[in-house]
Amino acid sequence: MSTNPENSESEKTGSENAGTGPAGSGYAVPADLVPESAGETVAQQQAREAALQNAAAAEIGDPADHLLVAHEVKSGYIPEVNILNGCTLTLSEGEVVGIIGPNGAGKSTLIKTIFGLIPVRDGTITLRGASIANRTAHELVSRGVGYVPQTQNVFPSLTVEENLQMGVYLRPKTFAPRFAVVAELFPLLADRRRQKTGALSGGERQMVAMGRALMMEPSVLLLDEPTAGLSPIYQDEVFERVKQINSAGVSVVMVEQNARRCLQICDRGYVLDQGRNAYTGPGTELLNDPNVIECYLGTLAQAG
Ligand SMILES: Nc1ncnc2c1ncn2[C@@H]1O[C@H](COP(=O)(O)OP(=O)(O)OP(=O)(O)O)[C@@H](O)[C@H]1O
Repeated sequence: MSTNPENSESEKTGSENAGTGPAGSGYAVPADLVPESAGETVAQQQAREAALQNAAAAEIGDPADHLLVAHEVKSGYIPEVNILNGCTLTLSEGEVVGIIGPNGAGKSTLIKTIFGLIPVRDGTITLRGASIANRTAHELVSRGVGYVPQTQNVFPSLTVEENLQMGVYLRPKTFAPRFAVVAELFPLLADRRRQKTGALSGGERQMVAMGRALMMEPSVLLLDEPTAGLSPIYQDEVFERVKQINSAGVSVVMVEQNARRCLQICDRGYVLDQGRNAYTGPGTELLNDPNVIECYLGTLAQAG
């Protein structure tokens, strides 16, 4: 049984990924595939991409120095059509890393590829230096990677407690102690443990989904748009919970539509565009980068 109810199926400034073809490969980025940034010529865009690419290769160094590394990953759904065209992301112990970008940029695809739901066609994905590319979900969960899909992330006909039991189906005896830990983070889960999950609000269901993923005591939590469809109050709560989860020792990669809020809470952010890394850097720097603001944040960036 899969832990995924769908059962389916990132530095330092200007650094990490460049997102344009294998590092050092000399791969030429077609001009029409390079994300256009405000006020940049194509040559400037390519120079920025190349600088990011080189910085990414330099920063990654030994993949074993990072908790998670996705390097120059290519993947897609349809044969010979890549959605990811060479994405690179690193996650270090204790970090929250955000992935933002326009609709269809490949953000969810990157998370799904890391979690083995979409085959890696090129590039590498490593956890503490060991390859995890194309592994099954249960192998990844066993190795300490948790994943919360964007949709259909709970079993609505089961109670909250039963959903959380599903989270530890690989280690059922750990339910009680893990439930105690997860309920500390999400008191609601203890209060509603006998209630059918389908009767909960969208925000509450998101707490169940995150709680379920935490039951296996992951070291890495992959969150796909955890605030999608939630009211602003619940969005705030989700961001607060993510910070708490991180404070509790879990490193987090989150894809977010709410780009500004995401960059405010994450240590580093990755802007994806057309399946490539467009910008990377500390969240606060990206929030104040004029190109990022104009192309990806708009007026939201100045909203406070
Ligand atoms: N199951 C699928 N089969 C074929 N193409 C898909 C599938 N899922 C996504 N795609 C395509 O892959 C591209 C990237 O989708 P993805 O969901 O990764 O984007 P995203 O950056 O997460 O954007 P959004 O915020 O809109 O979800 C889109 O063009 C989308 O249509």
